[in-house]
Amino acid sequence: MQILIKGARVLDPGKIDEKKDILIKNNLIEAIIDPIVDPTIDQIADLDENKTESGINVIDATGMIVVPGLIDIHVHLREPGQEYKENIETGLAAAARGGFAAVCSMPNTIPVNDNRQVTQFIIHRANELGLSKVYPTGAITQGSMGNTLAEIYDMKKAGIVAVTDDGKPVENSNLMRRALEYCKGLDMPVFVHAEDLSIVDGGSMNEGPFATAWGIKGIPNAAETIMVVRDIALCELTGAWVHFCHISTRESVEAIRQAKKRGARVTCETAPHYFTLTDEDVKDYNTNFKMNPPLRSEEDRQAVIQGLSDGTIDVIASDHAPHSVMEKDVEFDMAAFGIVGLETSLSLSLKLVNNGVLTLEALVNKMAKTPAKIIGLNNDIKPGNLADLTIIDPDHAYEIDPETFKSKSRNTPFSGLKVKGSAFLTMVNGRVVYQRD
Ligand SMILES: NC(=O)N[C@@H](CC(=O)O)C(=O)O
Ligand SMILES: [Zn+2]
Ligand SMILES: [Zn+2]
Repeated sequence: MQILIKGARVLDPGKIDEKKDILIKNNLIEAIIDPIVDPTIDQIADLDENKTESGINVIDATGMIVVPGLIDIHVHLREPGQEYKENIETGLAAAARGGFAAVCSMPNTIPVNDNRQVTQFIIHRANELGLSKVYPTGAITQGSMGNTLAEIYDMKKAGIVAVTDDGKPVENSNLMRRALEYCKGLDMPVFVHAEDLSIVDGGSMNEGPFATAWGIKGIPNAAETIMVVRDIALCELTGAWVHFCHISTRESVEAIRQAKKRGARVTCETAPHYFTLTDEDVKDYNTNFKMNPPLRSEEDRQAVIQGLSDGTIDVIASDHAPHSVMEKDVEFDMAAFGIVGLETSLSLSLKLVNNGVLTLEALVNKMAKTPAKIIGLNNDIKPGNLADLTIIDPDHAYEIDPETFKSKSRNTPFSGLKVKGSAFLTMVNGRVVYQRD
């Protein structure tokens, strides 16, 4: 079977930005060709030297943009252990619908992915499903308890692409130093969940006038920034690769900007909610506005946007954190931290393009190309590469409706929001894993 994607703008930043047709054969990009005006089977068949395959499936992508398959490097799939929130199948279906050809799964499952058996299970299950791809991350410490290093080398051999104790910080600086030194030797990034738990002290939203007004205990910016600054210091001490997860404060953005200027090996991500919402939106005590780190002030939101536009923030990742009504339909301070994001991330991020903050090239870099580099992949659109592609419909205007989610969970603060632009089709290894109805 061959597939011809016809009539689209093909955009791979720095490589190609032209109206081209793409021919896909088996699981590979076979050819990128000048648009075929009249796609008769004969013309296309000429490209197929062996002429063994007969059927050609033509996808009309007129008015759309084909980009390298998007990759979300921060996703909680919840399997094993919390399948009532999400499982690998529903999480990957949500990824595919969101335009993501691949995701990195976070290790805070039950049991924690701190050994090769769990890693192998996740990879095996994902392969069995044949939806979007999974590149697991493994824990830094056993059980992500912060005491003893996990079997990092073993997990790397089994397929992890990074380590993280996401959900928790590594509180012990010396242990973090050893983890960084170890991972430097493996040439693997360490994903940092930057949070000083002692200063969080049970808070559940951003510390500031709104938390005070509404009687919710606050979490100061410093809870994040203290650990960002510590881990920049450890990064510069060890020369290891530190990647900061879900950056939310202006001070973190500035610290990372300065570290990069000094040549430190740091990268970072933010999530769509940090450039879309603020702590003021927590009004009504709606627990779908509760996540970790919390929504910050308008000044922080602006600093995150500035960081995205000047390149300080390398990646947009959703931090897809599904929770059921059991964890969310409770008092604000009792509710779990986290929101789903796979099925809203692209539309919310395209808003940055629609309002001129980012070029489309920059967005594709932050959602496809840089994520690929971080996890050691090459997703260039070129003949011979695996056909992992996302077709973006930039004009699709719609209202976000959690009832349409493929995810098992509905904990989004974006219900009812009107957005423009979404994934029209997601292709993985030459197979269509999602196509909009
Ligand atoms: N972001 C969140 O609010 N929650 C995440 C944990 C995490 O990403 O730190 C979760 O696993 O639910
Ligand atoms: Zn985290
Ligand atoms: Zn997370």
